[in-house]
Amino acid sequence: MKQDMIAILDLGSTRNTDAARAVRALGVYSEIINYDITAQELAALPNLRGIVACGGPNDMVDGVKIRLGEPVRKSGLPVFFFDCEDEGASMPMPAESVNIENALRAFVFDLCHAEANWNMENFIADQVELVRRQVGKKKVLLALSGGVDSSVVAALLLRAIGEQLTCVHVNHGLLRKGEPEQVVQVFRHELGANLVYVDASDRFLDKLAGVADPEDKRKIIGAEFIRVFEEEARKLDGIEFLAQGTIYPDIVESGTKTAKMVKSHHNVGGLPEDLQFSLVEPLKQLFKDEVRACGVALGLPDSMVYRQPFPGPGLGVRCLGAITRDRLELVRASDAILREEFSRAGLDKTVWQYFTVVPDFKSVGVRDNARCFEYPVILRAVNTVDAMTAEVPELEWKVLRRITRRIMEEVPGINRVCFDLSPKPNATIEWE
Ligand SMILES: Nc1ncnc2c1ncn2[C@@H]1O[C@H](COP(=O)(O)OP(=O)(O)OP(=O)(O)O)[C@@H](O)[C@H]1O
Repeated sequence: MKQDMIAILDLGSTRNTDAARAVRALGVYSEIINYDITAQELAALPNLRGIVACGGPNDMVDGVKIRLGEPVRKSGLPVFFFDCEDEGASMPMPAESVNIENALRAFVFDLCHAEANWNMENFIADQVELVRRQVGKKKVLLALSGGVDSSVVAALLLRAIGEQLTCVHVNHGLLRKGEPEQVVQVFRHELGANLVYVDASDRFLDKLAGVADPEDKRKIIGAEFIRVFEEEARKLDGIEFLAQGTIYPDIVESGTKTAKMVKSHHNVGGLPEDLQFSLVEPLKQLFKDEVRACGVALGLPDSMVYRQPFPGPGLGVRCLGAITRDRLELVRASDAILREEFSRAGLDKTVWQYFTVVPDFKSVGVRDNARCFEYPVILRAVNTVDAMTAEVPELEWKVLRRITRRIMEEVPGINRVCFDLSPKPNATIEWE
C-alpha cells in the first residue's frame, strides 16, 4: 500500500468530515472510524500513523457516554484531540481555526511522521490492490448508469480486474439525448468493458402509461429497474460480487454510529434474497470532488466526470403528469438545446443544474400564420451549495433569447418558452 493514513475516530462529533477533509488537505489520506473499533480492526488499517479523536455533542450512545476505547489507548499510536473535551486530552482545544490547522499539521507530520503521499495516483494504485485482494479470480457485476459515481467505479474496476467485470446499462427510455450512446462508446468501445446494454424503453414507458402521480412514477421506475437488473443478473453465471458507486456522503447521510440518518441511501438495493452479493465499494471514502478527480485520473471524458446531477427517474420527472412519448421527446430535444447553449456560453461551469420541463397542457399560439395549440417548455437553472436551498442565477437575456429561438425553431410541438424564477424554498429544484 502506498498511502499513509490518519484515522478520524468518531467520538460523537458533528465535525468528523471536516477533520477528515482537513487531514486530506495536508496531503495525507484519512478515514473515519467508529468509536468502538476493535484492536483487530485497528491493526488491519494499512499504514495507520496516528489518530484524530473527535468528540462532540453526539457522545451518548444507548444512554452511555462514549469515550476513547482500550484498543486505541493501547495501540501506541499518537492521538490528537480535535474539538474534544475528553479528560485524557493530550492537547488543549485550540481556539481558532488557524491554530487548529497548525496544530494538526504539527501532529500529522512531526508526531506521526506521516508522509504527504495522498494523491489520486496512489489512491487508485491502493484501490486496485485492495479490489484484487477482495475479489480474487471471481466475477463482479456493476449497474452502470453513466452517472459520475458508477462510471468512475467502472473505470477503476476495469483497471483492477478487467475481464472479470460485467457492467449492465439499462436504457429506461428516460435518459438524456446521447447518454446511452456515450456509455456504450466509452465503456464498450474505448475501455473494452464487458457491457450489457439493455434497451428497456418500451417496457418502462408501457408501465408508466397513464400514471400521473409523481410518487407513483418514481416507485414504478425504481421497481422496474430492479426487475430488469435482476433478470440480467440471472442470465450471468458465477457472479459473486456487486460493485456500487457508494461515496462518502452517502455513508454520512445514511447515519453513523453516533449521528442520525439524514436520508436513506439507495444504491441497487431491493434485489431478491437469493441474489445477494458481497459488495465492492472502492469509492466509499471519497468526497464528490475527489470522485471526479479520480475519474479524470482514470481517463474518463470531462463530459462524464463533470456532468450535472441527474435524477434516477431521469426525464420521467420532467415530463409532468402522465408520461407520453411525444412529450418525452419534447423534453429530450429542448434539454439538449439548453445544454448545448449553456456550454457555448460557459454557463455549464458556473451553474449547478439546468434542464427543461414540459407540462401536460397546451396553449394557443400562431405558427405559419395559423392558430396552433401546442405545449410550452419551462427552462430551469439553479445554483445550490447543499441542495437544501437553491437560487436562480441571473442569466443574460441574450442567452435566454437564443435558447428560446432555437427551441421554437428546432422542436416542433412547442410554441412557448418560459423561465422558472422560483428559488428553493418554496419551489424544489425538480418539478416532481
Ligand atoms: N439506467 C441505469 N442503468 C444501470 N444502472 C443504473 C441506472 N440508473 C441507476 N443505476 C444504478 O443505481 C445507482 C444509483 O442510482 P442514482 O440515480 O441514485 O445515481 P447516483 O447515486 O447519483 O450514482 P451515479 O452517479 O452512478 O448515477 C447507480 O450508481 C447505478 O449503479
